[in-house]
Amino acid sequence: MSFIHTLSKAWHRNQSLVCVGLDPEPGRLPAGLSGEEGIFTFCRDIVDATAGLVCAFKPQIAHFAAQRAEGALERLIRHIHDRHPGIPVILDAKRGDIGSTAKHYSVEAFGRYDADAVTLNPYLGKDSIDPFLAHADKGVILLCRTSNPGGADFQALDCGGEPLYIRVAQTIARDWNGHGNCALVTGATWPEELGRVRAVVGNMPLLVPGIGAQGGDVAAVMKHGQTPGGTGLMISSSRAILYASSGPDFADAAHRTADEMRKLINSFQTVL
Ligand SMILES: O=c1ccn([C@@H]2O[C@H](COP(=O)(O)O)[C@@H](O)[C@H]2O)c(=O)[nH]1
Repeated sequence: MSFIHTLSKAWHRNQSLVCVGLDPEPGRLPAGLSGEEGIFTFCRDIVDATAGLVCAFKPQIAHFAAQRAEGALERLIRHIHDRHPGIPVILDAKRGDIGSTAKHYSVEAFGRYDADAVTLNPYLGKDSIDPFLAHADKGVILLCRTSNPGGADFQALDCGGEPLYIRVAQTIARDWNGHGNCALVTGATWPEELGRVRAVVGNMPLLVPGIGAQGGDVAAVMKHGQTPGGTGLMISSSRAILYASSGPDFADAAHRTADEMRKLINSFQTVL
């Protein structure tokens, strides 16, 4: 089943637009968990505690690679596929390079890690994304209007009367989405810009990081981002869920926090 189809089923089955980000920080793991095994155990327990409440999981590759824990990431994704088969995995890698190298990055994401979707930087243009787009069943999620304070440095530059991020959204929706497998990253911290993107991409899924630790506003995201069917969003939160408790009850606390976020989001839904 394709990423977009799996995502759509998860939205409805779990009644959830929540995406849990898996960003293990070595200094924040609960007592007794450390090293590659600790990272795996921590993330696995978070996954098992929240799988019934989410539409996707989003492991961030740097958090594993920096700790030489790529093996834990491989095991974690395998665990999600085995135990929670209806929940798609988005590998947050933000790759972007010339085609001959991008081909290897596509093997990394879809072969080595068996991710259902990957985040990519569109800055090098379509030929840098083609090796990913060729996997019609996989999701290709392109940076458009990122959540960070410096996101506007380039993304808001005037580009023929429109900001660059709108040109990015238009080009991807019109020219890159032949297989219907594209999605965009639009930060929760810029809800009005998110609404401008929604207006040009129709029902294309949007990955929306920035709720929780970055202070994004759920009501504003829902107002500007949901589709007429009340979905279309993967609203992502990492630290606020992962570190809801630093004690042995971390998984229960993650469950509670993810469920609160799910219910809050759903309270602003027009339809589901
Ligand atoms: O624009 C972007 C793109 C990606 N991210 C990633 O999402 C999470 C956010 O973590 P929080 O703890 O919920 O703030 C992290 O992995 C980022 O690399 C983003 O924040 N903004």
